[in-house]
Amino acid sequence: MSFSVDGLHVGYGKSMVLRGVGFELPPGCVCGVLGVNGAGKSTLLKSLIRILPPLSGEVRLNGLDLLRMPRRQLSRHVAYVPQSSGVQLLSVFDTVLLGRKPYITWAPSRRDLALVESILTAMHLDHLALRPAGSLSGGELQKVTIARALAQEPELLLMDEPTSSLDLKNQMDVMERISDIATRQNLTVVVSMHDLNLAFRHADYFLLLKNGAMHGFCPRDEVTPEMIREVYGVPVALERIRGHTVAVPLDSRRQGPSLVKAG
Ligand SMILES: Nc1ncnc2c1ncn2[C@@H]1O[C@H](COP(=O)(O)OP(=O)(O)OP(=O)(O)O)[C@@H](O)[C@H]1O
Repeated sequence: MSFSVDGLHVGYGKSMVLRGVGFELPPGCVCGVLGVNGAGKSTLLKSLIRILPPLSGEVRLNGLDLLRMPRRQLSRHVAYVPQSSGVQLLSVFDTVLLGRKPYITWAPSRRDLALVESILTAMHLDHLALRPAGSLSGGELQKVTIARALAQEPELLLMDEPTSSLDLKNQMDVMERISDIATRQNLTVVVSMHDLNLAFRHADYFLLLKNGAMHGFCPRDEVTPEMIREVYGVPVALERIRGHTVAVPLDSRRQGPSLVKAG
């Protein structure tokens, strides 16, 4: 059982953004999608949930064909956290309850309501439950959007820079919660990230995009300074600090590209 992508081509009109992306992830892991601005990270995530249907390729989750699955069924298997949410008129509670929509036929069940309550508590959002979501701060709203995705109880969670508006503590809290849910519930997470150190801390796999193609895909421990330099154009050293790999950008005028590999 796994999530696999094969020969994915994605574009906007005549402009091709991604060519031949392919990778495979085991269940219960977090995959960080990295690359410079405009590399195609959001485009990849949108294509996996068919907001932007791919031009060709295959996307399979535990043997199911995600590109041909009816939309209601798709939203029982896959949840998506966009980079920014639109206008929010509902309360926080009702916004998170929207995540149960793929399962609700007439009215929400007791289980639906209890699940939303428990997610709000776990995400430390319970004190905001009755507030209109539109009145929240950017970071609070980002957490509500993640809570709504978790309420979908997906097997695949796609997140587009989910911590961009969060402070340090909330970044750590949210990513630790996501990693923990991934492990405990066999959830596969594909998350676009700009923060290399957050990726080294929380992503089990790195998917590196460059010039419309996959530049690399490997477990975190196999990422090298050369790969980072090739993708971002910045020389870095990978250092181990208190058990974590940390990317330290180097002054390219003084340092050559042959750098320390994380031990
Ligand atoms: N609606 C669109 N129509 C045409 N081109 C688009 C559209 N959306 C994105 N693009 C282009 O596709 C390319 C990839 O964009 P995408 O948003 O996927 O990059 P990204 O890696 O997520 O960038 P960032 O890190 O800045 O969020 C860019 O060149 C962008 O200009």
